[in-house]
Amino acid sequence: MELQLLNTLRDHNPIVFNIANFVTVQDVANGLNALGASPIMSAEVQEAETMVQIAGAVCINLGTLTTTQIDQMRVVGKLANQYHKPVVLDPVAVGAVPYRKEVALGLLSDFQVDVIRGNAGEIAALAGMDWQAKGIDAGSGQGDLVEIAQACAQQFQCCVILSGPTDVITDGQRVVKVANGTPLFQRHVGSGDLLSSIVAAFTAVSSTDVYQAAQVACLVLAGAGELVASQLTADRPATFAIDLIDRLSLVTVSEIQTIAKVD
Ligand SMILES: Nc1ncnc2c1ncn2[C@@H]1O[C@H](COP(=O)(O)OP(=O)(O)OP(=O)(O)O)[C@@H](O)[C@H]1O
Ligand SMILES: Cc1ncsc1CCO
Ligand SMILES: [Mg+2]
Repeated sequence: MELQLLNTLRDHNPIVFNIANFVTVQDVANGLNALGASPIMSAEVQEAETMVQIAGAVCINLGTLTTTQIDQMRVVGKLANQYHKPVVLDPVAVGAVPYRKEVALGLLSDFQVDVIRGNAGEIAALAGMDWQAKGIDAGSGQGDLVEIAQACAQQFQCCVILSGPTDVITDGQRVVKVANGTPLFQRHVGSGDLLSSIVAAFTAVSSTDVYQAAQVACLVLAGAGELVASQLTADRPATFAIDLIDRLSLVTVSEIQTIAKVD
């Protein structure tokens, strides 16, 4: 894996344009900033073209969608395709809310996305497979996570990250698994939103190889979280979230290489 992309990202400080949700917007902005990217959030369609032009990549998060925002998402996605800017989609809760799934499928037919990043419940729903998703969480289901991720990637002709205790990254054929992380990620709302935006940041510096960008993003975030957890003496979700921001700014390629569990 090309972990040197972390240094490339810090050298280039790419602008990442996020259509964020209002729950986790500041965590996402601070996480991107700490890592070495330059976040910008916008909810206004009038400025969509400028946003896409100045950005290195776009992350579209369905977390707190409204009818107005869906229109903005459609315009932004089409502009990103036109300007050849990578697009990451975070299909928050599409496994639990049929309306969201309908919206996500509509967007996926209106423009091409480069990466879909979701948990098992979300990716299974987009792939048309049975799964008991629970709100924004993965929920419980039965099935081969690799097959589910591959089916989703093939259906939408893009990379898919199915995140969880092990992140599964696939372009529809090839598969890489990242087993780093900590259960503390699940105790902090918005870990997934941050991952999706970090994926966008890496695609901004590796737009010709978004599959690599997706892998590096998963390993850097999960690795940073694992390093934080290894220093915490108790189950402290709030401390974890704060320390994660610090660690994203300090972590080095060699620290991550030392703990990487990739296959
Ligand atoms: N049990 C776990 N052990 C290790 N790492 C985990 C675990 N659960 C999640 N992660 C990590 O947490 C990050 C977010 O993935 P997750 O699948 O929880 O997203 P999500 O469900 O969309 O989260 P959110 O709704 O809070 O944004 C990923 O980096 C993933 O590797
Ligand atoms: C809790 C919550 N509700 C809508 S979005 C969100 C943050 C996780 O994506
Ligand atoms: Mg999520």
